[in-house]
Amino acid sequence: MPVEVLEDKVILKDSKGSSAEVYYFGATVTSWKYRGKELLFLSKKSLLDGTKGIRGGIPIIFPQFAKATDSSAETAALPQHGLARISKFEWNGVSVDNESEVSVRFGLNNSQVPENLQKDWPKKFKLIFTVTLNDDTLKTNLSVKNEDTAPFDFNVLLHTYYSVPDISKVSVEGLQNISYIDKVKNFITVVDNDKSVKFTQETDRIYGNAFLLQRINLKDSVVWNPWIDKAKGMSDFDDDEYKQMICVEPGHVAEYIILKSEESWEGGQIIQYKH
Ligand SMILES: O=P(O)(O)OC[C@H]1O[C@H](O)[C@H](O)[C@@H](O)[C@@H]1O
Repeated sequence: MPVEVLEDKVILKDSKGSSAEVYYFGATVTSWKYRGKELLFLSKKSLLDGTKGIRGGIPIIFPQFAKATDSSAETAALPQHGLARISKFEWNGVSVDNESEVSVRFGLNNSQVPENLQKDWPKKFKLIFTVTLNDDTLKTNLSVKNEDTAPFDFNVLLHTYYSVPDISKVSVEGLQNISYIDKVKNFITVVDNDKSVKFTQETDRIYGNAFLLQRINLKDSVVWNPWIDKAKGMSDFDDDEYKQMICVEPGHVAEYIILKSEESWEGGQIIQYKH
C-alpha cells in the first residue's frame, strides 16, 4: 500500500523502500527516508500535537517570513513565519500512484485557519501542497490562489531541515559571489567569495537569487544553524542538536510576491539524494 492515511499524518511508501511522512498540521513533511536512511532532521523535542509549529522537517512558511520589518505591511500582525505552519491542512488525497512515483495533496483555505490568525491577515486564499516521492527524489510544491477581490502580498519559503551527522564537516556549495543579508550581523549585506559555506558559529543568512537546489519559482535561499546559545534558548530543540542539522530554505522572501485577485502562483523544490 503506497499511501497510509492515519489520524494525524500520511505516510508515503515507494516500491524500492523509500518513504515520507506528512502531518496535516502545517502540512509539514517530518520524515524523508531514502531506502530506510533518514535525510531530514526532526528535533526529538518537537511537539507534534498541533500546539506549536513542528521543529524540523519541512515547515511551510506563508504568507510572511520571519516578522514583517515594515509595520505597514499587510502581514505585519502575523506571528513569525506566518500562519501555514500552525494551521491544520485538509487531506486532498492521492493524485499520482504508479510504479515509480507517489504523490499526495493537502489543502488549506482561509476559513480553515485558526480564527485569531484569520483576523491578523484577513485575506481569502487557497493553498495546495503536493508531496511527491520517487525512490531518491522528494518534490514539494505549493500553489497559492488569491480568492479575494483585491491583490495581496506574500512571502513563501520551504523551511527545510536536513539531518547531518556532524555540522563541523558540512559545507553548502553554490553560493559563491552571491550577496546575502547577514541576520546575525545586524542585517548587513555581504558578498560571499568562498566556494562553500562552512559552520563554526550561529549562521542566519538570506541569499538573493541563489540556485542551490532544483527549485521552481523560489529565487532566494536562507541558510540557518542556531548554534550553541540560540539552541539553548529554544524549548523545542535539544541543546546539542545544532550539530545534527542544517537548514537550507528555498523561498521568495527578500521581497513580497504580489498576487492579483483570482490569480495563482506556484513554486517548489526538488531534492535528490546523491547515493
Ligand atoms: O524559531 P522559528 O520561528 O522556527 O525560526 C527559525 C529560524 O527560521 C529562519 O531560518 C530564520 O532565518 C531564523 O532567523 C529563525 O531563527
